[in-house]
Amino acid sequence: MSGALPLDDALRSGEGDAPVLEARDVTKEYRGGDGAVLRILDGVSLSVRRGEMVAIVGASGAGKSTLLHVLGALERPTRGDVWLAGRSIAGRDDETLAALRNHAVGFVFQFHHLLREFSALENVMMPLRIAGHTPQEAEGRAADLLERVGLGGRLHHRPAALSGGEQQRAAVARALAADPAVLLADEPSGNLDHANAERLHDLFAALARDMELGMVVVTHNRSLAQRADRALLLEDARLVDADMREGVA
Ligand SMILES: Nc1ncnc2c1ncn2[C@@H]1O[C@H](COP(=O)(O)OP(=O)(O)OP(=O)(O)O)[C@@H](O)[C@H]1O
Repeated sequence: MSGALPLDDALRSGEGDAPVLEARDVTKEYRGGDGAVLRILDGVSLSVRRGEMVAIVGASGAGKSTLLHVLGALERPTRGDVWLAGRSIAGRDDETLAALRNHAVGFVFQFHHLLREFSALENVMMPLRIAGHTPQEAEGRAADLLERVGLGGRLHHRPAALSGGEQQRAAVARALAADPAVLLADEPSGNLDHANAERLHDLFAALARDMELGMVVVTHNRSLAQRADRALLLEDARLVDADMREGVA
């Protein structure tokens, strides 16, 4: 399925110290309704290694989601480049970009976007079936992933029969189905109560470490940002180190 765009061997096997995600001098501009250019990102560079969780914080409207979309090749930068799992996205056609994205990146959003008429297991199996795995392979891997996120006892529940925290953890399992090198999350705990948010944050920290994912998490949640290896503040279209100590920022 992904034969056209295999990950670099060293990256797949976790060898070497190469970053799994890099933004190189990325600028992103939109044209406003009046024709004026809005520069949302201005020469942003970022490098994320396997096993590393990076938090992005910043005011509403600062461009955090835009940055995440560019990092995950959902949007193209106006200038600069993004490297995903050892591949530059520059000059790729839409189809190749989609293949790279499907192969290398898992996304988690604030709302789970699970399909409500399917069970947790079927939701996680879906990307695997689309990627060409047999039903047996897909079911085995999906069950393992749901077990990994603490939902081994909820495989056959539909989303409506899961708590908000469980729904979000099922969405994490689905994001991991294609065995991505990079996990990107946009306000993943923004819709959860404190206890479920903390459980999700524990899971993220464990996944980054155990599955050697390069992780970027956009969050307003101080506890999640503090748990990251690095927190960066997006301000005035640039990334700067954020000080997430209590009472600061
Ligand atoms: N497709 C687009 N066309 C024009 N402007 C856009 C587009 N997408 C985003 N913007 C603008 O870019 C700016 C940054 O938006 P973005 O959603 O990235 O911010 P954010 O930091 O994620 O905000 P929030 O924390 O509220 O989710 C906003 O002013 C938004 O209106």
